[in-house]
Amino acid sequence: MMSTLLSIADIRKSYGALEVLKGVTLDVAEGETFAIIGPNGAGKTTLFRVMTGEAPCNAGTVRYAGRDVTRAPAFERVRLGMGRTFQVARIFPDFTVEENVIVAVEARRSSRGDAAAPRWFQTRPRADVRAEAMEQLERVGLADKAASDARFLSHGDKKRLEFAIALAGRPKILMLDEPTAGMSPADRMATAELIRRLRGESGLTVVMTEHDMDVIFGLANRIFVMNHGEPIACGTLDEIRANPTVQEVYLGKEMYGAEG
Ligand SMILES: Nc1ncnc2c1ncn2[C@@H]1O[C@H](COP(=O)(O)OP(=O)(O)OP(=O)(O)O)[C@@H](O)[C@H]1O
Repeated sequence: MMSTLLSIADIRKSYGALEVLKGVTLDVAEGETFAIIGPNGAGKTTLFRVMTGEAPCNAGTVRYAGRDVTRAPAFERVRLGMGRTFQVARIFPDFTVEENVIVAVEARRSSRGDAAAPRWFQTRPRADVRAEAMEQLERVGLADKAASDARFLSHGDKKRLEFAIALAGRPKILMLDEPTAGMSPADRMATAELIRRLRGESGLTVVMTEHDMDVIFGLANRIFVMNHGEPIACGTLDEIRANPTVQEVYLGKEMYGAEG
């Protein structure tokens, strides 16, 4: 049996009088791709931010790799192996593609107390740091654009760069918040393909929120459905499709239309 890598129990979160998460519990097993879906406003992004440490919860616990990280800040969770991408890519637009990844490699090395961390008097990255950055760019298919300024990349390529930056942290788990948001259908499929390949290469665990059902159905091992801050179903693709409560929530929506 696969072991649990990330688990949350009875998470509650309110913004003022608005209760956005009303007791959410879930477990993510090592190596699986776990998708969180639900209608607009269901609380997916809020749940995601509680898992990554960007938003504190009012009650409940978050456990990652056997530790209670409920009160650990986001940078600490990154240090423990949680990689992350955002709905709008967070990159340094005026740096080159390669420099963006070099910064991430150096950040990982210094945060883990690696002897090869950069010193203040170094103005150029070390050769091994550059080599590592190029390796990540090759993995995501951006090596040929290493010298371009990041701001000139297409939307799909910015997402690739964000993946390279996240991978530079050598994560055990990749947390992807709507990885195909705002993309053309071609970029969406390319991004889904990239996620499939990356997880296959390194056995990465993936947790994602996503609106595109084709992307989810093509990637997820298990799907967690929420509505109004509460879980309504969790299971395999077939189980979710056959679930009457899920059908009710998605009645007439894209969930079935996307599959024809
Ligand atoms: N920082 C905040 N302050 C106040 N209310 C918030 C905040 N963030 C989210 N909300 C509210 O919490 C509810 C859930 O929002 P959330 O973004 O988590 O839903 P979602 O399922 O991710 O939605 P979408 O699919 O539209 O991205 C919404 O009613 C939203 O308005």
